[in-house]
Amino acid sequence: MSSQQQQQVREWSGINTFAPATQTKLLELLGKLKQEDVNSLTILVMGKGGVGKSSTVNSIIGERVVAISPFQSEGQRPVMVSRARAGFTLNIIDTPGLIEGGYINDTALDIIKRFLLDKTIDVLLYVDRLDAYRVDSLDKVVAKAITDSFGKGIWNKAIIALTHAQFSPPDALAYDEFFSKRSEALLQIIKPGAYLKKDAAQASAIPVVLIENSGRCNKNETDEKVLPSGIAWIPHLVQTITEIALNKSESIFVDKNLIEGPNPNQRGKLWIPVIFALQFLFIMNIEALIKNDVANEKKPSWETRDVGVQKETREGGQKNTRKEKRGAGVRK
Ligand SMILES: Nc1nc2c(ncn2[C@@H]2O[C@H](COP(=O)(O)OP(=O)(O)OP(=O)(O)O)[C@@H](O)[C@H]2O)c(=O)[nH]1
Repeated sequence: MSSQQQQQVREWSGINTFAPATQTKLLELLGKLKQEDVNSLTILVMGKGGVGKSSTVNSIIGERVVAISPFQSEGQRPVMVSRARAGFTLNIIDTPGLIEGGYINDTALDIIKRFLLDKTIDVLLYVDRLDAYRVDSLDKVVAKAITDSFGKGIWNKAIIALTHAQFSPPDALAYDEFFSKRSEALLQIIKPGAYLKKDAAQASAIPVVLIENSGRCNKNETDEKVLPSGIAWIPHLVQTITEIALNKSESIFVDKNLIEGPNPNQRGKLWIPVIFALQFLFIMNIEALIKNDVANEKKPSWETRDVGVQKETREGGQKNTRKEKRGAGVRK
């Protein structure tokens, strides 16, 4: 981001609305990023419609920066919200839901990709709800659309964020048990969509965090918003974002090739015809060399000798037969 753009970025004053304990933890995390020479971060928020993407953006920024609707919004466009604090800039990109009428909304996906041109994605926040009992093929399709757009590497930079985290599981099912079952089910369906092998360590490494965007979120004694587990979710989410941003994997730079070029996971396949052509030429060349070799082959002397002897024997034999025939005639 240029210094001119940075000057236009508004102060991240929403942090002041958080409980003092949360503010302290967030400023510590920003300090940690700056220590590692990370002065700005771009978080891409994606997921199906109505799962709480916009609400999550507002919760992180601490202001109502994007519109929220109880019904799936239509014709929505991506929005980037940027805020600066203590020399650090946070960019967070809210996107429209990726599913419409049971299918991937290709137009929305295309608009998102074009919006991201020349931007670098440091973290993907893949949002879904905690309070769902089953995963379906749509989850796989959404994961696949993300992978096909940005490449497999995006999952090294991903966090799965589950909203409605104050949800009470039915039938006295323990909260932790419900959470781990839901996370496992989602990871299992995301794996094929991300073209990861069943036992791929990459998928198990995708962290799953819980979020409660409701104004009625419980608070602890220091006024921090907490989950049923007692964890203050905003600092926990920002800490996970920091860990992902600082992990060894490269951030994803969205260039023209990524948007207009072939599926980034299929790029290697373009070489297949070239490799076939090279193999064909190689085989033709070897064949020609073998033929040449056979034609110019010098026979070893014993082979030539034997052939001569055989020839003589054969000719002698024929002569004899002729003589015999003639002789037989005389006798007659
Ligand atoms: N109780 C509760 N409600 C939530 C939470 N997150 C979102 N909601 C509600 O869910 C509805 C949809 O939220 P949005 O933030 O607009 O969802 P979205 O994913 O941005 O939706 P689209 O933009 O249509 O894709 C709204 O009524 C929110 O108030 C949450 O953590 N807890």
